Amino acid sequence: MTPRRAGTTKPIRLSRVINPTDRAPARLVVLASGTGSLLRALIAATTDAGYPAEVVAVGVDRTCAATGHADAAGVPWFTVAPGDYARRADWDRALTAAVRGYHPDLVVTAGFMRLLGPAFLGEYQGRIVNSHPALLPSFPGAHGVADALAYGVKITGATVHLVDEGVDTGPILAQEAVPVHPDDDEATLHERIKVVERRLLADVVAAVVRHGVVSDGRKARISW
Ligand SMILES: Nc1nc2c(c(=O)[nH]1)N[C@@H](CN(C=O)c1ccc(C(=O)N[C@@H](CCC(=O)O)C(=O)O)cc1)CN2
Ligand SMILES: NCC(=O)N[C@@H]1O[C@H](COP(=O)([O-])[O-])[C@@H](O)[C@H]1O
Repeated sequence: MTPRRAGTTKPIRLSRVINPTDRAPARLVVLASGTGSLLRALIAATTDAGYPAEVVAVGVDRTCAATGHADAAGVPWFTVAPGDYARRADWDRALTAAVRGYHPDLVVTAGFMRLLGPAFLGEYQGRIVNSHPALLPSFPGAHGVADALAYGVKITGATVHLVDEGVDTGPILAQEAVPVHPDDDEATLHERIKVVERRLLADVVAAVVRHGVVSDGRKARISW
């Protein structure tokens, strides 16, 4: 049965890509590469009464401050660094195996600066949520804030999306606009975006866990 939205002629073929998690709390593995303020905010959100998920592990690809937030919260962490592997595919498989060991319901990439490969996507695609500091499809990639600033946009924002094999091309779950101020530099603009990301990511993760996601592969929506 493919639900037909009012006003459309072509049925949208939706398939449920994430079911509401019947295991409470849902198990989150968070991947990070940097200062980890999104991780810290997500960990804080999980301590709120009724939040439907917990961070069971943090994975990093390099030495970074994110592991300090994991330690402070008593969350185990692990490092899988590309430089420790002869081939990218070996790293991809090693990261997949490390994450598998924590049996996640959902993987969250929060400032994780590596592209997940076929092995990881083969196991977790549809259950990987990423936060990006721009309004996709504008300004994808590792430098979204700098690129938006250089372009001269007046409005940018944050995007939370499912991760696929492309670079920030996965189905979008939520977005929120953030104004660019005339005197902004990359750091001031990025921090203004991160304030939004820290809330939006936690809210979207909770909604995905509670309600699941349906998608036709290009579009996704949380099935409230
Ligand atoms: N398969 C995917 N993996 C990841 C995605 C994605 O959309 N598809 N999103 C990223 C996070 N991200 C943007 O939100 C992102 C991070 C890094 C890069 C990138 O080009 N990385 C380079 C190396 C960068 C570096 O560490 O020097 C690379 O991996 O070769 C693009 C987008 C999480 N993973
Ligand atoms: N394309 C990936 C990317 O740019 N991710 C971005 O890294 C920052 C991590 O902040 P944090 O280290 O303070 O959590 C966040 O703004 C996140 O969107």
